[in-house]
Amino acid sequence: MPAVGGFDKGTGKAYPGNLTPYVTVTCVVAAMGGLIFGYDIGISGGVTSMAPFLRKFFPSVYQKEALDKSTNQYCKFDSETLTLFTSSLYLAALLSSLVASTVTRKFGRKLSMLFGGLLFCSGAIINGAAKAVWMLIVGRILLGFGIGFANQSVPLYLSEMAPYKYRGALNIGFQLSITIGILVANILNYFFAKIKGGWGWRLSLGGAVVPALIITVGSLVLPDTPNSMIERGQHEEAKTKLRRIRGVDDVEEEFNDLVVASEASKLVEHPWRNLLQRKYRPHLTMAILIPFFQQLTGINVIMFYAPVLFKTIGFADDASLMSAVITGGVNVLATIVSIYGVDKWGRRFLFLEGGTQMLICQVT
Ligand SMILES: OC[C@H]1O[C@](O)(CO)[C@@H](O)[C@@H]1O
Repeated sequence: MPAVGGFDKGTGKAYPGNLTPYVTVTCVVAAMGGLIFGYDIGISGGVTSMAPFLRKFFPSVYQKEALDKSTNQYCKFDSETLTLFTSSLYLAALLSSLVASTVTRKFGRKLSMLFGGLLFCSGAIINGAAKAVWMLIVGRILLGFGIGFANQSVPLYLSEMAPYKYRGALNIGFQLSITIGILVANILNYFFAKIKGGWGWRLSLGGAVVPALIITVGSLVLPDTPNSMIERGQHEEAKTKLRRIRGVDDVEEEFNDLVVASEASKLVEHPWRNLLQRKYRPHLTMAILIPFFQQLTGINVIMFYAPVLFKTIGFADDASLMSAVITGGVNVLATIVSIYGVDKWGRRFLFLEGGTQMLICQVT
């Protein structure tokens, strides 16, 4: 698959290493990190379009919905608390990612993943057992805090654990699992909405506990990465770990390079000021603007609110949940196509193609 072949593009070296059980478990845990992020993005829209959920927590929205049967649903979902339930996830994630980067660097990736897992578990349980709106919002905020920690630590953990030749593939796998998480959430909402007693929303919201438990247990049993150990001065332990993770004895070259890189990064006195130097400007611009515009396309309006959006244009409950499944399916497919094409056609082509397609769709 992707970019990296068997080489570190920076040094041109090919370090030996296999897909050991350690690495495989790492992939599973990392996949759960992406899955739960996607799941939390995709689950709330479907839940807020379920009548029993609205009747219980947002009776005024439900009243507007139930009384006015015209196809024009516009403004019926106009409730700040309802919107807060959905968007508190991202707001909390934004705040916690600021703390999470320091925790990940100073105390290791494992601890950060463990925090993420525990926050996910408590958020999912509180949401699934919710009896009042405050529980919904507190649960969502905890999930958001979990995302902040997991999204910092999991991709980093993954790239540090992966053997060089699998690094790119595994990293892209994180984004793929985000999209799979969104799709799974949409599919579960579709089926849980059919549960007769009207408590299907509890399963939808509480379902996040499954990947959350896997991350929590995974972060307890998995080792810290050699990079992180070296960063914290544990050189001998790091070398022994590296041998076990790579499944080969000959790790000298990779180990030495890791130490050199760690020493070099410690010598950097003003990392933030350096970043502003002229020579780094193109990198900095790309690093900020690409994710900024990727999010500014409004993709998460669709991912968060797809079922509600479809409802407001007149779709019935079932059809709007199914439409969200289709949207989620297309998202997964497009991600698979780009994983396939990222080396074949190049990044530039994908950017141009994606941008043009989005422009055309937004205008029409
Ligand atoms: O696939 C779309 C999803 O991917 C992300 O952009 C994360 O990289 C999410 O914000 C979005 O919901």
